Amino acid sequence: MIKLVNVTKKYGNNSLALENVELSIDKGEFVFLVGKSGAGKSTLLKLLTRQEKPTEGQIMVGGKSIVRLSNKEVPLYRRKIGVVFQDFLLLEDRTVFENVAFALEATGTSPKEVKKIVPQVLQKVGLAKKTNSFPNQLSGGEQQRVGIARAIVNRPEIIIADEPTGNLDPKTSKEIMRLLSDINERGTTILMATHDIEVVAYMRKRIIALKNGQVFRDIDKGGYEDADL
Ligand SMILES: Nc1ncnc2c1ncn2[C@@H]1O[C@H](COP(=O)(O)OP(=O)(O)OP(=O)(O)O)[C@@H](O)[C@H]1O
Repeated sequence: MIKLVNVTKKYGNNSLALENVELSIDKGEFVFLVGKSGAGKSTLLKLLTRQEKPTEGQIMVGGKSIVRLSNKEVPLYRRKIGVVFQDFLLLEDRTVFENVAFALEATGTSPKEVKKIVPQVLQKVGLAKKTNSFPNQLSGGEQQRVGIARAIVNRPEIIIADEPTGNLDPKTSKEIMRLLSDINERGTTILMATHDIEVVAYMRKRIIALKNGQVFRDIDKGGYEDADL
């Protein structure tokens, strides 16, 4: 599903964010991306969303190279990917329904379909009762559920989550992880960058650890003690 071959990313001339990264993630996997601040996690995620291009190397997603996509091809490629952020990034002046609807409208879904699909997705993330609330009327966990609803509403093949529990307390984090886990079990590949040792420990999923821009551990299901988070 995702394959990086010899990927190097330099910002400008001096800043080496990733160096000769090789990794392969199968369809349906749940993978944690860990590593100290500056290790290169966000850079790797940005390469996958095509916010950045590698300086060297090849990136394949679903069997196709994304390195040479033209600017015109990027929006269609991005429909494969749902993104979840640490600080939710909701539209504050729109309701929960409208926040999720917006993502569907952006892919050209008809108003009739939007009316049908949004309530189904809100039900799935446990927010059916908050349809008409505004983000500032929701708890952090509820806001992240909206973020997840928005990420899955176009049925992406991959979810990229950048510190999705970073602003949540441990109990709420656990609920959000359960939701992501359910989504993963229905077939969506998930790549999640995190510093949250507790989450990584109890989820027992594959862990890819970056250090100074290189993959230095790739651990199957658990074993976080070695991950150097
Ligand atoms: N736009 C940029 N311009 C120049 N250097 C950058 C840029 N973005 C990141 N870097 C550098 O690349 C390296 C990797 O940064 P990156 O943000 O990928 O790390 P990270 O593991 O995501 O860190 P954090 O956990 O703090 O988010 C760092 O040395 C950083 O300073």
